Amino acid sequence: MQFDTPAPLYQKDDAAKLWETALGALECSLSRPNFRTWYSRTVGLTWDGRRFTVGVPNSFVAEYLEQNQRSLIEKTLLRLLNCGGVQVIFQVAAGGKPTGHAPRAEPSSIKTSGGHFNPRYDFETFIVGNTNRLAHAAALSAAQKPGEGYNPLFIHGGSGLGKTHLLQAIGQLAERSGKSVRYVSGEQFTSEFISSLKERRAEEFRERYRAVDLLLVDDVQFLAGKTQTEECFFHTFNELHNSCKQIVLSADSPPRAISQMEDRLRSRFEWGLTAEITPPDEKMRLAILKARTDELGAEMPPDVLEYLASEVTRNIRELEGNLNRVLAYARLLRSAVTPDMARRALKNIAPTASVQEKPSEPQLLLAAVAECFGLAPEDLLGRKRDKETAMARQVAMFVMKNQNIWSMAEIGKLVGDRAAATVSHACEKISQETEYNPLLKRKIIDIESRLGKE
Ligand SMILES: Nc1ncnc2c1ncn2[C@@H]1O[C@H](COP(=O)(O)OP(=O)(O)OP(=O)(O)O)[C@@H](O)[C@H]1O
Repeated sequence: MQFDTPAPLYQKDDAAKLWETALGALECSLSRPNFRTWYSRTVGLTWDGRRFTVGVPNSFVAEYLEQNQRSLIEKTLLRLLNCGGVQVIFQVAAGGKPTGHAPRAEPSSIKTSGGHFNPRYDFETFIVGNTNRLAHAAALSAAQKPGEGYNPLFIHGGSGLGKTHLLQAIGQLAERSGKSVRYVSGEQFTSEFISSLKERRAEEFRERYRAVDLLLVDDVQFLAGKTQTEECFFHTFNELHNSCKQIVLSADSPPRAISQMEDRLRSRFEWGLTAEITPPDEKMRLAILKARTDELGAEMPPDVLEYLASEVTRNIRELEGNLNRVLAYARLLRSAVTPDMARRALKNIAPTASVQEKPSEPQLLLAAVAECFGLAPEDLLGRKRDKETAMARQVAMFVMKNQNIWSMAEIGKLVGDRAAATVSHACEKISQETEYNPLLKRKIIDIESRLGKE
């Protein structure tokens, strides 16, 4: 008997589209922080029928994905590609284009953004509606006439509403007109600052930040409560502001609602214009879905778009995630897209989502932590006091506390019958250590992603 060889679902030049679809699926199997940290600035570069090249913003991300995510990515791509095997290659790419070499983790050139821009995040792809009109107009003005209008521009709003998109749109437009731009997240600013202190490169750090025409800091609330970093940012802010350089900041809440942020910073954040982005209305959700479908070169009947627009109302990232899932499902099954099929797609392709919402069993959690440290779960419950075991035990307590399910006393009981004070001390210690120890932080992100913690 002879079978027809199934036609490939993707052609060789479909790398960008394919990666977008894969991201939709990957997003379902990873925790949000994990997904955002490692995948948010990746692009599909090439697909030659055997090897798939993923563009990543820097060598640090390349190394992490290579060591920790390769197999998940290959499995995800295999499910989308109708082929015998796929080998994934990670390549450092600036602005979605391969650079051919891995740059230093911290580029010192002031012409480049600290993190590379996602080429999709520009003004052309940003849909404007009632809920983001002011933020959009102010962003455009900051990009076209940096330092001449509202300074700083402070954009705030809930998760997935377009703050990063707007900040990167400003950066890309300003860079195109020859301005030097630095775009960083609050987290990146903090870790660069700490490294510069450790490596005695404070002057280089200072230069890097103060010689730009535009400084864009995403998620600036991350600086709150980090006294030294706040102090450093305070001086950076003042120097740039005094030289009429444009500062644009984003956060999840307005300046005065950022708890633990120093008052002198909060008040400075309010000097210019504060613009809020609120969740999109239905008209806007439909416009975003339609634009995204066109961008992906896909077809989507209006009733399906309406269904998708009614499913998610407060987060555009989730809206796009659902669209990607439906498209992936349709491609896999080679089925026409109908509202019924879309309903099934959201149920079937995201089974992990409902699993993720369930609280993790303590045994599962202890097993995940133990595995990550190369130990047995019993080690965490026992009395061994060597450095590695003690650290793993404290991490287990910290992760348990983050689950918000158990009291300190209950955690103590679950982790080898220990006192609540021991748990409290462990949580504090790990919380402080993650600020200075990116490897430990990475481990915790991994553990939490395995447990499906949002
Ligand atoms: N107005 C818009 N038009 C088109 N796409 C949008 C719009 N707003 C958001 N998006 C898209 O939604 C997704 C999430 O946006 P973005 O990452 O900018 O959100 P955010 O507010 O920075 O979220 P978070 O606070 O979680 O970081 C992105 O893919 C972005 O392109």
